[in-house]
Amino acid sequence: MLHDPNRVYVFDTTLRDGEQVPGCQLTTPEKIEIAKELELLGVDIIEAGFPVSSPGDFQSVVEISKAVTNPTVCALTRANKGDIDAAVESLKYAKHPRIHTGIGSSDMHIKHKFNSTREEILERAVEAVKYAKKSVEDIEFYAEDAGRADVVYLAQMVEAVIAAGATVVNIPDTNGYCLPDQYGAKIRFLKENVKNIDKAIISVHCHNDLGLATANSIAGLQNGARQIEGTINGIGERAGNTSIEEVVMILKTHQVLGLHTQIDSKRFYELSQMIRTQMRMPVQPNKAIVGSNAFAHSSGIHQDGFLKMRENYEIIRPEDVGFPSATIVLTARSGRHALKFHLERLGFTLDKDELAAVYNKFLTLADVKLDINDEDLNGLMAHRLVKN
Ligand SMILES: CC(=O)SCCNC(=O)CCNC(=O)[C@H](O)C(C)(C)COP(=O)(O)OP(=O)(O)OC[C@H]1O[C@@H](n2cnc3c(N)ncnc32)[C@H](O)[C@@H]1OP(=O)(O)O
Ligand SMILES: CC(C)C(=O)C(=O)O
Repeated sequence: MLHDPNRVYVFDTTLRDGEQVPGCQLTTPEKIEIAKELELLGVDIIEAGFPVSSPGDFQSVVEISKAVTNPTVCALTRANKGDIDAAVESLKYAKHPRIHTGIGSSDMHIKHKFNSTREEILERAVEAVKYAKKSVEDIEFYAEDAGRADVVYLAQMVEAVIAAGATVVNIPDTNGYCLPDQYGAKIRFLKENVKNIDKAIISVHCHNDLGLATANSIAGLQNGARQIEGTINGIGERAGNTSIEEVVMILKTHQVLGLHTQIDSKRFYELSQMIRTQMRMPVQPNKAIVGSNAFAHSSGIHQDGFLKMRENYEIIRPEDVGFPSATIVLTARSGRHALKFHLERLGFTLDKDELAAVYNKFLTLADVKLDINDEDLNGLMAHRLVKN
């Protein structure tokens, strides 16, 4: 089915799972603006919303369908006709529409959410896929809470929905429960035991409740999944979803995995900033790839090593993710090499003794002032040394 077996499809759910986050709700024009940026980033699928949820969300899916050309536009539904009808209607302008329908697959959900049985839930899953397939060719099925589902039952469900017409089977770790080896083994089991699995793409949708969303997504890809679902900045329900920027940069950094996406990673930083601002959701400074400290070197030993050869302390080049530049931050944990670097940048050339003297004054100041800027450095140099 796939032309390139090593191609990983990127399914962005910033506008659906990300937008579920309290305080992150967006207007339709804001969603359109983000969808256009996602298209430029090169995502393969944009999950634009949950149309039955509200008139505003329905309209957003309609307008995003008109606004983008290349990506598939996907609408989420529960496994029922009303949700699917709303999704079909909202996707009528999409060049490449996809319906994402599904139902709980763990015994926990089957018993305590649906008060049902495995047999009945399997029937509802198949019915939903068949119903959606009457209107839209591309159907993704999600087996909610698959991370905690019995793998043999999950395999039956996956086989049945593929037979009913699902083109993508999503195996979500809805509660961020799995360890990477458990999740990888689950995907491997499906790959090896579902007899029609080659007729569909396996998708991974991992939550971050234990901080394992990215690790689990990679484990899924290593075991045969070829679509990864996530959001920019990792936003999403509770502790969030897999960060798309992390998965893409892992695949680029570890080429030995032999997997690739069509993402233009140079757009990550700008888009991350846009999502942060529009969705009113700060990015933690130490966030991998896009956090403000992701390329800030702040201790003397690291700064010295970085200045000698940046690869000593950088496995990703900031320009590869559109980050403005690496920085050498001067604090009381900095050493002479970092101080010299900044003084030379300001036009001061010092011999060893002069540098030692200025460094002592610098430390006294840095112990009381948390970070030292150019004005402070100029102050330290005033009346002491001749500028070049
Ligand atoms: C894993 C995910 O699905 S992630 C997506 C989660 N996103 C959202 O929930 C946001 C959009 N949701 C909404 O706007 C609303 O919850 C609606 C419109 C979908 C439903 O609202 P309501 O009809 O008031 O129902 P409410 O949300 O209180 O309860 C959910 C109902 O859907 C059922 N349900 C939940 N998931 C599914 C499913 N996949 N398939 C079929 N039914 C489902 C529940 O069992 C419950 O039904 P019940 O009333 O028979 O017990
Ligand atoms: C709708 C599904 C894919 C979901 O968000 C989840 O299971 O977390």
